[in-house]
Amino acid sequence: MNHFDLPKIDLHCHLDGSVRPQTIIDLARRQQLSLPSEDVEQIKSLMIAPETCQNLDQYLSRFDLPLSVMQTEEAIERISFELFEDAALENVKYLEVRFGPLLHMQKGLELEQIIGSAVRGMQRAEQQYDIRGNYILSILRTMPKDRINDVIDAGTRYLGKGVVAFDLAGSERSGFCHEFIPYAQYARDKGFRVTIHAGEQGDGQNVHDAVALLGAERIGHGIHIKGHPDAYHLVKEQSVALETCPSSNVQTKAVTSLATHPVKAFHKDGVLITINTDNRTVSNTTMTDEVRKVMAEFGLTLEEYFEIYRVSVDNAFASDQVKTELLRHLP
Ligand SMILES: O=c1[nH]cnc2c1ncn2[C@H]1C[C@H](O)[C@@H](CO)O1
Ligand SMILES: [Zn+2]
Repeated sequence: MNHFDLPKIDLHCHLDGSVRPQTIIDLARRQQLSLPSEDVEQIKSLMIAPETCQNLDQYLSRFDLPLSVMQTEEAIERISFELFEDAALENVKYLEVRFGPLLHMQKGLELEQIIGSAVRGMQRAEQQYDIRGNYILSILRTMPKDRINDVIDAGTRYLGKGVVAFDLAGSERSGFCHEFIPYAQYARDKGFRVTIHAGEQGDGQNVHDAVALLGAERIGHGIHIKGHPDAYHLVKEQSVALETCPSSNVQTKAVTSLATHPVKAFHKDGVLITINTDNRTVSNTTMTDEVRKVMAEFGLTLEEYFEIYRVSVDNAFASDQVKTELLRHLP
């Protein structure tokens, strides 16, 4: 089967984890920043999370290098454009990219400039390629909370014009949702859709809480609903879609191996699952690779692949018009 040619949808992809290594080198030169190496293979190896990662926190240490060059409008616009370009060139038809605007303020950019630059890069790619997209604004759970509502306010200007949703990302502690109830409420009141990273490093209860307390319509990863009947049933009953990211889940030890990933079992049991990259560079992957790996490991038929594609369309935070366009790719 030619996985490259299949139409694909990626609903869970981080901007700062998907930067081309060569772009890091170019931008560092332009910004007169010194890098540990100017060799593209060296930079690549510094960005890819090693197979020997012990956990999610170690995986997250790979973002410092890309973030160091993502502190200007030009850099953010370029990286956004290139991510959409890379995805379009492997037949990704719709891509939702997320990033943490607060991580891009090291050199004085304002939140609106940061969000605007990402959106402009996406729109430039949409004009050039057969791809559509939207942005999700992520808040890092470990950061001070005093600027969360500022991110939501700045993003509100772009709602429906390139920005669609609110997310919580970063290191995952048990019970984290309780601290974020007013912020998720504020985002929902403003018109943001909600997806939350949960049940990746933490437990199934976090997934339950993300849905019940934060109003999550989708869950980033959600692996650990396995073994947590309450969370499992809630996700199933409320048709919450899981954004699974198989390669990333192996790297962060959310699963011990791809073979033990519950994605197929979930799908067979009627839990809504989607297949996504998480981080194209840090996880050294593409949508083609993720689809190929999952189909090969679990012997999925083309029909089953298109069932998953349809779940992605149904649960995308896209307009009805875009969803109609995406459904035209079904056989
Ligand atoms: O898989 C992930 N889980 C939790 N947080 C993540 C993951 N991948 C990336 N992040 C964090 C690190 C990035 O700097 C941030 C915003 O994209 O989101
Ligand atoms: Zn993620």
